[in-house]
Amino acid sequence: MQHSANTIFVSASGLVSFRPKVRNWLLNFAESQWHNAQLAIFYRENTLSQIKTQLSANTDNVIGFEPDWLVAIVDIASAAGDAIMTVYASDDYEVDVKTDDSPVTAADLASHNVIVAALNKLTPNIPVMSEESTTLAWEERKLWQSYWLIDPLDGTKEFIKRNGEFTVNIAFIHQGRAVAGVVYAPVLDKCYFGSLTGGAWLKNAGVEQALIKKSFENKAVPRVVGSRSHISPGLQSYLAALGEHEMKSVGSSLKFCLLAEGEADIYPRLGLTSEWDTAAAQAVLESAGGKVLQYGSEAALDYNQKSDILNPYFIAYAPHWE
Ligand SMILES: Nc1ncnc2c1ncn2[C@@H]1O[C@H](COP(=O)(O)O)[C@@H](OP(=O)(O)O)[C@H]1O
Ligand SMILES: [Mg+2]
Repeated sequence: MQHSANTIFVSASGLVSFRPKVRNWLLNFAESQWHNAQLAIFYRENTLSQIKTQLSANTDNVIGFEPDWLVAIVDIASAAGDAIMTVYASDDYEVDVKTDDSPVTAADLASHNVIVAALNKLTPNIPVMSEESTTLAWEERKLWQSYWLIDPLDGTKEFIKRNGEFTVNIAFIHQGRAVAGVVYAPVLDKCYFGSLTGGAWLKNAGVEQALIKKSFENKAVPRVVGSRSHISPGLQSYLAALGEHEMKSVGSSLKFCLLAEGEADIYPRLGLTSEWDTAAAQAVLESAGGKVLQYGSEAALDYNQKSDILNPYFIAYAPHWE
């Protein structure tokens, strides 16, 4: 830890590793000494209130996630994106239909293979659950404290339509919460990543920026995002109750990322999704200060709490949305 005139520098892992008493002293000291004091996490800045929110969201401040893994999963998502783009460029692939009627291509499977091999190498003792792996018994996975939850190609319909709105999703789940994740859109060259104790970032065409709530504007009319290819049955009545709004249709988990980036305000999903569709992007959005709540409840969307893999309906809110 170092300090200068108006900033304390402390690494994310350093902050988490302090005992609660010391950590609280540090936060109180920063707040009492300097108006708008900031703690710099690594080389990027988060506001003090953002750090406090993240810490209080993790009551024991143990998220089971090593900070070094964030860089590793960004690299893994990038390699998976390359595997997808090889299939995309060939423009000659078969589209199979899975038992649940959803499409799957060689790109989904190529991405799955790249990610599973790399995660097994990174963390040999942490299980991996993938949309493309055979179903794992609930009796086994309910015992997991931590695991990787991946959707190797989210937005397969968008991949087939060639509109670029598909993503590679890798999430780390700890005790039922999505605590870290990466969402990579290879055609758009955008990579969103974050962890609850570190913050969230966007790498856009190689240029990295922190996703910080204070830099976002509140718009007079709420900007809503919804699925491009799947109809949510209750969405129309939700939108009618919301009143005047702008609506934008976007494929895949990119909808959450637009909220994290400050480009949209609300994502109501009053239709079905599976846990791998949401985990990585929820981690990014919540790391940026946003939230994803089960519809009609104040409870966050959670993971691995029941035998079926379907999410309840939910509403995601941008960090700046009150
Ligand atoms: N009826 C349904 N049941 C379960 N998941 C569904 C579904 N309809 C859509 N989805 C999920 O929604 C994802 C696409 O999100 P969106 O509609 O927001 O673009 C799909 O991801 P995949 O493309 O990975 O299969 C699919 O898993
Ligand atoms: Mg998906």
